Amino acid sequence: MQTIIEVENLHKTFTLHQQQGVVLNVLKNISFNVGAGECVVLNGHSGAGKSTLMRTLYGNYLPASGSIRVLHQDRMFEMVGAEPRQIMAVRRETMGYVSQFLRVIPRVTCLDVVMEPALARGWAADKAAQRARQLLSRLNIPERLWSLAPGTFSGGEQQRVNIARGFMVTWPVMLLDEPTASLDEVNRQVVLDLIGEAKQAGSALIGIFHDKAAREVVADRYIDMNAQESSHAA
Ligand SMILES: Nc1ncnc2c1ncn2[C@@H]1O[C@H](COP(=O)(O)OP(=O)(O)OP(=O)(O)O)[C@@H](O)[C@H]1O
Repeated sequence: MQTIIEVENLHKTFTLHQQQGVVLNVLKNISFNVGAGECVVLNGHSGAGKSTLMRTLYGNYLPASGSIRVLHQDRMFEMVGAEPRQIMAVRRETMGYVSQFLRVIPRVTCLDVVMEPALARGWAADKAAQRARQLLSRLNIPERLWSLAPGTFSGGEQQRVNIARGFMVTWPVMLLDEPTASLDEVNRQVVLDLIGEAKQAGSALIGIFHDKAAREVVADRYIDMNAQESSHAA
């Protein structure tokens, strides 16, 4: 199995400047690899650092030390310390992030929101529209909503638009932050099917799933984040 992402000795601290400079050691010495077609699930209690790890992998947080290397443009690319434009290229071509929340952009239609990751990669508009329609149908977003901006959609509709967008293209690495949270049974199953298809297509998936049944369907392996117990230092 080809390794798609390699994480080595990752440390992340938060310094609370407004609170006597308390330092939270949230990620300590995290190391793991994920291969093509594999889904690794982050396990750990609330506050163990799961979301922090996801945000660090996506380049939102700079770790104190360690390495995050992803297979990008046929070579292992070091994300830690990379320039913002390189991180943007990784996000466009290599690493997708699906959370339960849609970042709504005023006046951009639902169909355009979903198509955007494919257009950014140079897909023809008709091919992108076809895939977007198929995903929106599978996720039970009524066709009458497709030409409207999702700002006024219900929470569940926005979540499903975000999932359609996330699964629009095959990402070499996919970060899934509670993608099935608060979905009904039918749509939850659609998301589990989409995750299965991404694995089949060779994506390396890293996920957070509070839903135990979903976790058990998708996980090939677990990473125990409880060993991470936050320590505090003044
Ligand atoms: N931006 C931040 N600044 C300071 N501390 C933070 C920040 N983000 C997270 N933390 C702290 O890091 C720890 C881990 O938080 P994180 O959100 O990663 O946990 P989690 O495992 O995802 O929890 P949950 O399952 O509740 O979502 C918590 O103690 C939290 O207070």
